[in-house]
Amino acid sequence: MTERVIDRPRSRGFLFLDSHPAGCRQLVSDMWEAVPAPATPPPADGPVALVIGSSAGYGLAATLAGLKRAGIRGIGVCFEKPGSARRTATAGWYRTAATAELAREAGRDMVFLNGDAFSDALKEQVADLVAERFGGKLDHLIYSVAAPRRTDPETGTTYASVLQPIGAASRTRTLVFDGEGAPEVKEVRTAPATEEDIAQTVAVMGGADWERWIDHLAGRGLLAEGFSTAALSYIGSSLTEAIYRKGTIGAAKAHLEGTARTLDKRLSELVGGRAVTSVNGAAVTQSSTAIPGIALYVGLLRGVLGAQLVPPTAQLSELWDQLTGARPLDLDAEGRVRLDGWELTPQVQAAVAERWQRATTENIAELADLDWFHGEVHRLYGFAVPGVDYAAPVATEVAWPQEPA
Ligand SMILES: NC(=O)c1ccc[n+]([C@@H]2O[C@H](COP(=O)([O-])OP(=O)(O)OC[C@H]3O[C@@H](n4cnc5c(N)ncnc54)[C@H](O)[C@@H]3O)[C@@H](O)[C@H]2O)c1
Repeated sequence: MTERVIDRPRSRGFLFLDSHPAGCRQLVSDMWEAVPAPATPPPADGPVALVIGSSAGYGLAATLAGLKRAGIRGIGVCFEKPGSARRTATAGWYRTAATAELAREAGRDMVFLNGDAFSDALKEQVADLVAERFGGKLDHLIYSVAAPRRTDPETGTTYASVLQPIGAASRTRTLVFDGEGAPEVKEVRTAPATEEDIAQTVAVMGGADWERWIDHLAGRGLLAEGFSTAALSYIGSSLTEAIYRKGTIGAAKAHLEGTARTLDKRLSELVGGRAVTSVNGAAVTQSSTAIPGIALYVGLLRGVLGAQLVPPTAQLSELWDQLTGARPLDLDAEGRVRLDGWELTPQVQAAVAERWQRATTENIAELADLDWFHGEVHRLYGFAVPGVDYAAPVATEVAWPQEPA
C-alpha cells in the first residue's frame, strides 16, 4: 500500500481537498477521551441505537458519547468517499474507521453503513440489520444529517437546499482567510430566497426524511417499547437570525420541530415512545462553516467564552443521559431539549454583539479567537491535531470497518 506525506492541505476557503488519516484518527480518540465516563460501566448488551450522520459534527459526537457514556450498540450511517493512491478519503471515512476501532476496543457491536440515508434501500438495509443482528428492537434514533441535496424516493425528485434570508436581502459581516491564513472581515449581501427555494430547503433539511425513517422502522415492527428519537436543531443568535433562524434553513428547522410534535404523539401511542428535537449550540463543522456570517460569529463567541464554549461531545453526553433516563428529559415550552443555554445567555450574547459591531480586519485578532477557529477548521480534515507528526508518510487507503463477527 502506498504511503505519502500530507503536511499541507490544499483548500478553497473553508473547504479542504485533502484530509489526514492519522489526524482524523487522533481527533476521534481525543473526542472519545473528552466524553465523561458513566458512573457505572455499561453492560455489553446496552441499548440499540441508530445514529444517522455518524461521521461528522454532532452525529459523530452522538456516536462517541453514545458508545462510551450510554453503552449503545447498533448502527451508524453516513455518506463518505474512499481514498485512492492519489486522493485521500473524505475525513468522515477516516473518522468512521477510527470510531469503529474504539467501539471494538470497548466491546460494543457497532456497524457502520456508508450510503444515502435519504434512500429507501438504506432504510431497508438498516431495518434488516436491526432485525437480524440487534434482537429486532431499536431503542434510540439520533437524526443528525446535514446535506445539500435530497432525492425523495417516493417521487424521484431531487431537492437542493439554499442558505438565504426570507423576505428581504440581508447583509452580514463575515470572516474569511486568504491563502496565507490572514483574516479579513468582509460584508456579504445575500439575496432573499424565492418560495421555491424555501420549499426545496424544507424538503432537504426539514423533517420529511426523519419521519420516513421512523415510519419505515415502525412498519417493520422494530421500535422497542419506550423508543426515543432526537433530531438536531439550531436557533442561535439574533446576529445570525436573518440568514439562519429566520432564513430558509430556519424554515426547515421549524418544519423539523413540527415533525417532532407529530412523531411524539404517534410514538407515544405506538410504543410509549418520544420524539424531540435537540437544540444545540454553535460548533465549527463542515456544514456550519458554509453559512454566511457563522465563521465570524463562532470566532467571536469563542473569543468571549474561551474554554467555557461547550463542545459537541459534552452536549451529546447530556442528551444521552436524558434519552436513556439517566436524567429526566428536560424540555422547553416548545418541547425541545435545550443544550444551547450556555451560548444564548443575555451576557454572552451582549458581549458577542458588542464585538461583532466593532470587528474589522485590523482588530479581529483581538476580538475573536482566531487561532482556535482556524485550528478547528483544519481539525475538521485531520490537520492541526496536537500530537500528530505531519512529516510522517501515511497510507491514504484505509478500509471501511468490517462488521465484527
Ligand atoms: N454545526 C452547528 O453549529 C450546529 C448547531 C446545532 C445543530 N446542528 C445540527 O446538527 C445536525 C448535523 O450538522 P453538523 O453541523 O454536525 O453537520 P456535519 O456536516 O458535520 O455532518 C453531517 C453528517 O451527515 C452525513 N450525511 C450527509 N448527507 C448524507 C446522506 N445523504 N446520507 C447519509 N448521511 C449523510 C455526513 O456524512 C455527516 O456524517 C444538523 O441538523 C445541524 O442543523 C449543527
